[in-house]
Amino acid sequence: MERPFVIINSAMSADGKISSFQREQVRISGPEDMGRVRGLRAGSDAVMVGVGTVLADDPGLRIKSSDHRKMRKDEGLSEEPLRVVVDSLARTPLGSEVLGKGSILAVSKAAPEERLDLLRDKCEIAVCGDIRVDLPLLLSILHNKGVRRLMVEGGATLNWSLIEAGLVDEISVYVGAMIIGGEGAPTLVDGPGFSTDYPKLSLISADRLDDGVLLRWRVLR
Ligand SMILES: NC(=O)c1ccc[n+]([C@@H]2O[C@H](COP(=O)([O-])OP(=O)(O)OC[C@H]3O[C@@H](n4cnc5c(N)ncnc54)[C@H](O)[C@@H]3O)[C@@H](O)[C@H]2O)c1
Ligand SMILES: Nc1nc(=O)c(N)c(NC[C@H](O)[C@H](O)[C@H](O)COP(=O)(O)O)[nH]1
Repeated sequence: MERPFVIINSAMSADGKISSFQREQVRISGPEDMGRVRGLRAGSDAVMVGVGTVLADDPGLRIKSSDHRKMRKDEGLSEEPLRVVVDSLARTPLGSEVLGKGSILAVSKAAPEERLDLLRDKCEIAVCGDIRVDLPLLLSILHNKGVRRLMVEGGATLNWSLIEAGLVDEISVYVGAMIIGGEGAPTLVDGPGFSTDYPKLSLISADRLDDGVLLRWRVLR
């Protein structure tokens, strides 16, 4: 099955946390990194998050500047990248910023029909998988819709599933100048963890941005 090129983008504290132990959003990126994130988004065909991120951060995932809008037009891209939420049980609140034209809710067959009825006029619904969202299937559906470059903006559980399934090509992680702490606080990659065959990375670049470092890694196969 063909799939898009997949880039995980995330910001973590110096101690590897991406939010607090209360799972509340922490602004880790400074202005330079946020500008870079917006640029990466503007160059993508779709942006994906897990429902945990929707519930915690309520991201809008839209293009923010007229320069980026112009850039997309010049490159023949759609006005906005598609916004995709991985949400097996259709828990995305009806008032979420991510919903609206251009949003796709990827659910499983376990999603309650009443929730789908409520969400149907706010987004496109893609049913993939029996219990959890089947990520290889979802990526192949996105590829069929013309998505060639997919940016994943978290969170920890979705990052794990994508990496575990071998579906990630690149990881961009901004390491910010702060400590968050907390053994229960989400990290760049959570899930059960690997006990063998740890995925290996190759460093593409390391650059100072604001008071932190942007690390870009290629995922090796
Ligand atoms: N610092 C950053 O860059 C950054 C970015 C995004 C999110 N976050 C933080 O991450 C936290 C959210 O992460 P999270 O781990 O709770 O949630 P998540 O965003 O990773 O969503 C995970 C949820 O997606 C659903 N799902 C369905 N099918 C799945 C599959 N096959 N694999 C994985 N998930 C599947 C499940 O309901 C699962 O609980 C929040 O605290 C948020 O603030 C930080
Ligand atoms: N790059 C980044 N740096 C951070 O310090 C941080 N806390 C996030 N968290 C991910 C979160 O979901 C983002 O804040 C979305 O990037 C918001 O997207 P919108 O501005 O709403 O479009 N992301």
